[in-house]
Amino acid sequence: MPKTKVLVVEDDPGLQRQLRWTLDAYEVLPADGPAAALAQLRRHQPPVVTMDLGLPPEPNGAGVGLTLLRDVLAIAPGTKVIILSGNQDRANVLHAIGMGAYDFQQKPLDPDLLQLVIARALFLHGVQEEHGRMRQIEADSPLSGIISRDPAMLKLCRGVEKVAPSSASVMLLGESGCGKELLARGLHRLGTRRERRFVAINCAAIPEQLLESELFGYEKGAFTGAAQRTPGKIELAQGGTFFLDEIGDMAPPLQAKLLRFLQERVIERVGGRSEIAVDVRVVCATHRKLKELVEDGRFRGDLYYRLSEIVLTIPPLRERVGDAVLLAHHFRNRCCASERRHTLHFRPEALAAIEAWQWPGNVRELENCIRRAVIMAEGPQITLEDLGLPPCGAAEAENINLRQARDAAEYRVMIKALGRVDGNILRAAELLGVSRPTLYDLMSHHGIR
Ligand SMILES: Nc1ncnc2c1ncn2[C@@H]1O[C@H](COP(=O)(O)OP(=O)(O)OP(=O)(O)O)[C@@H](O)[C@H]1O
Repeated sequence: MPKTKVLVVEDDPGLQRQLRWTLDAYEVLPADGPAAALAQLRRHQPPVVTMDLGLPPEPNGAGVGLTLLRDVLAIAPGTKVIILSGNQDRANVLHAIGMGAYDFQQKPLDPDLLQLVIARALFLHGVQEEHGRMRQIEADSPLSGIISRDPAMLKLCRGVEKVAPSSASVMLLGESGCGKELLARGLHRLGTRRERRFVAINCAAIPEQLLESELFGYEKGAFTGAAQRTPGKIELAQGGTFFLDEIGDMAPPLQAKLLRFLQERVIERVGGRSEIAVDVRVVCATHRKLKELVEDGRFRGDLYYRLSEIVLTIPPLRERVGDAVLLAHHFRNRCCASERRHTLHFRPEALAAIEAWQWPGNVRELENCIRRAVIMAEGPQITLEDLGLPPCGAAEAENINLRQARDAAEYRVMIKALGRVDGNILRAAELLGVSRPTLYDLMSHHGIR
């Protein structure tokens, strides 16, 4: 297995040698100055660079080092640069971190600490690379816009692909902000009606008295203010897909009218006398427990069964392994582009907090949080304060049975690693710190193909 490359920029031959010993797990690319460093960077694209700021021809200043840092990040913005500084370099180190350096270590170096910082930098680099690949996949896929590496979500996406060409009615269940409308749009794009319109209406956002005319349309003079004949949303979706969001909030009288439409496939505008045939595919969604509403008599059972030939349940973000960080990178890139900011990087503790937060508002909450952070961030890095999240504590739910806890942790971390490297066994084994045969054994133990 080829070793991971680390570029070491150091003009002192003694220190250069010490770093080679310390970093013997990596292929060290030596450089004694900016020209050699940039040549190595272009040729080998190392994910991690360690560098001294005092480089020739100005070994006692930091100007050459800071210029090199700027050039490295301009050529390969994802590179994790670790500054190796002397005691009296504090101001320059802070300046370097502000410019986008990943971290710093003080000389004399502590080999264990340096190895740990490099391992963490490589991990982060791997996640960011994976995200880049995801963006490519996203651009190519018909379910574009749906970012996930979580096995349950990927299974759901396969379900959407299977159901889309059929004419079955689909009910999407899931908490608020978890992507119900996004999946409904995916269903439409993959279906046979993709050339026609996708029309959405949110039953919870429109007052009950207005919802009927919004759905079915109205004739001129049907009520005060009805100045002209207006088609409803169902009619506007003719030939396409009609998406009824928050169907669980629909009042009983309208439920009856909707049922009639689903049975007879005709609508009558408010104040109208004629029936209009409408051919649409109906997709519904709700964050409510619709079955319970049916049992309590608050939602019609006959309507429920008409609307839910296929039920797809979307897992909340907190249950998707690895997705929060993946999505955070995606939204960060999008916001940086729309806000015309250079790409910002997450501080490691910010990423840890994103992983640990429960995201009660799901993907929408995460999207808003990252957007706010991109706007608020003052330096080139997104900090914990920019995100407004609490630092992550170690307090996870306790599992008393050691074997079960170990098994569960093993499974979780393995899925995470495989997800982050797109199923590449070699790289997943590297991330996990085990050999490839060990990873195969573990996968077979947990029934992962
Ligand atoms: N897997 C995902 N990948 C990328 N973006 C996502 C994903 N899931 C959701 N989003 C984004 O999160 C936001 C909320 O998604 P969406 O509106 O589809 O959720 P919802 O479940 O319909 O919410 P509500 O129940 O409140 O209507 C949208 O901006 C959507 O683009």
